[in-house]
Amino acid sequence: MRSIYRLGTRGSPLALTQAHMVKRALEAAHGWPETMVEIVTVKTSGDRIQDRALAEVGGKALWTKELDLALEERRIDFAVHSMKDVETIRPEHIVIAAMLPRADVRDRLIGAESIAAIREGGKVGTSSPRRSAQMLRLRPDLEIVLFRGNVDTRLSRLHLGEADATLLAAAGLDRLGRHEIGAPVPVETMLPAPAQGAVGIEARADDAEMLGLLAAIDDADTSLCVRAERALLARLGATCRSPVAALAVRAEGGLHLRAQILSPDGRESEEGEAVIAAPEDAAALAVQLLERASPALRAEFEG
Ligand SMILES: NCc1[nH]cc(CCC(=O)O)c1CC(=O)O
Repeated sequence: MRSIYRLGTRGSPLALTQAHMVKRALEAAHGWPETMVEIVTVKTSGDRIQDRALAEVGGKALWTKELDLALEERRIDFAVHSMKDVETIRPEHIVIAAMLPRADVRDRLIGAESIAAIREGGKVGTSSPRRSAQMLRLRPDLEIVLFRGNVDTRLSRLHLGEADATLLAAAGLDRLGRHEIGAPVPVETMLPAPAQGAVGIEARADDAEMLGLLAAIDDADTSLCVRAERALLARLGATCRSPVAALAVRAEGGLHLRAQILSPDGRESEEGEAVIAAPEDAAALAVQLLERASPALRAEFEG
């Protein structure tokens, strides 16, 4: 038992909100006073780069590298992440110890009532290869413009007319209290990113005490579903530039998993679904999609 547990997080408003959710969950589970968990913010390379697509500058490790190092150097005891931003291959000494109950997994469309309602030839602001490929598949007439930054930045860019619409994860908007913003896009129309809506907590693999404390706040269904989506992503050999969508939900017999891979321009797409008994079985659906994909689409992943 330590006298204080240090929670590492990025400093963005969403990251801090999620960190406080985890802090409160631990306090409730263990009857801790507010002083027991100290929130330590760590600046990541991703936070410093605002003008280019993440895909261009080196991918998801941008969000985790500094927190991984803080864990390793014992400056923090555990780290809180949006699971969507955590790469599938993690350092050996770090384990995903728990996940909070998943929030709304959908994207919300801001600037138009629905995808069909965006004006002919309109602009959609996003920096997500998945959202841009899915959008172009549904509406080849649209133009994608690079959009990054927090919710308020994006909204002001919409108001300035830089785009007609943008897409953001419902989970992030809701956690920031922006329940009124945007129209939810059904998952049947746009399958979300693997792990969207899930908050995960990582700790050192050798820190048995911390792992035990975190296990108490793990939502088993969320962990199972997100592990399946990540297993699919890992088997695809996808990078953060690869347009991939996946969603697992609990179903009779295990998990119902849906997945989609696309070419960046949205012209090619393979979709599939499977009922699987365990998260590792998700890899089989990845193999199926790759086998059905054209050589060009397959090369997006194995290249
Ligand atoms: N890539 C950034 C990111 N990582 C997690 C979320 C939202 C929260 C979540 O999906 O859990 C967002 C913003 C967005 O995609 O709108």
